[in-house]
Amino acid sequence: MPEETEEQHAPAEGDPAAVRVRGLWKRFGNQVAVAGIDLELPAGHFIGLVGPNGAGKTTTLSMVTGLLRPDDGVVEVAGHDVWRDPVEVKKRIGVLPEGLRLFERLSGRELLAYTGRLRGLPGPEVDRRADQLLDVLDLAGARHKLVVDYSTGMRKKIGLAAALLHNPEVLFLDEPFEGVDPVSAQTIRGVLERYTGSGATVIFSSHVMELVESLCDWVAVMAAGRIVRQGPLAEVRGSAASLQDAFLSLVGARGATAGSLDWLGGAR
Ligand SMILES: Nc1ncnc2c1ncn2[C@@H]1O[C@H](COP(=O)(O)OP(=O)(O)OP(=O)(O)O)[C@@H](O)[C@H]1O
Repeated sequence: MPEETEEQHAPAEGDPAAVRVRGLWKRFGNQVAVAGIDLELPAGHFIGLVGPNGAGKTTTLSMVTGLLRPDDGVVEVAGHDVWRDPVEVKKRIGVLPEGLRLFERLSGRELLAYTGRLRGLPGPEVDRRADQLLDVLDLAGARHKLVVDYSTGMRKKIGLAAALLHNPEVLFLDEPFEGVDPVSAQTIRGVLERYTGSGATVIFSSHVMELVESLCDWVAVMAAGRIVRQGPLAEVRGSAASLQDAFLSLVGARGATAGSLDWLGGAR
């Protein structure tokens, strides 16, 4: 693999979309998790994939990043077919998956060194980037601690560092802020904003609408395995007061209200 440089990611005129999905399906037995979706996510944007629990976000991201084989459909990332050209795609992407599995018996520093060498980066460059990422993500003090002893938030941060180490064109993050304290969340935001500022693309899933509204400039809304709306944030929000309001009207309230829990609370 060629030596990585400090390249910028500014998308050139006529660049392919960061992600293009056509007719993507996934069923688990009788359960349809993803029902033939089409998606076109532009390069150089901070993109939120939002939807209620069970909407199909994780299943979609897993298929888009080559972790789960679709039943049907085509996925292209940065102009390459994920399932026909997996090596080209994996060179260009970073992934922080849900339920991240890490090499628990390595220290944070060793994990980054290992990841960097797997990515084909030269040793001194891996060391330089790893030290900088550990510093910026406030993990320098825990660099020699085993990953098994990391907290939930620290695991997210070391996973993010590993996903960023090779300076990917497109970064996929499944619930990156879950279990992360506000100070660390602010740090992660700063890193991601710097990264997208150089023209790279971030695609992340979340159900925290305030977060998506404050970070993203492009949104895709998923419900029951389908894309119900996608486009620039302002367009998806439309005339609603907030993305949360737009989301509730797009996705609709489901199930019985809390009023039906007539046994809960009150006099016993
Ligand atoms: N391995 C699996 N086996 C069976 N069903 C699955 C599997 N993975 C996902 N599903 C089902 O597919 C549907 C979509 O799940 P998915 O995890 O993609 O949703 P999600 O939008 O990421 O939800 P959440 O926000 O709760 O994480 C759900 O009904 C889920 O139960």
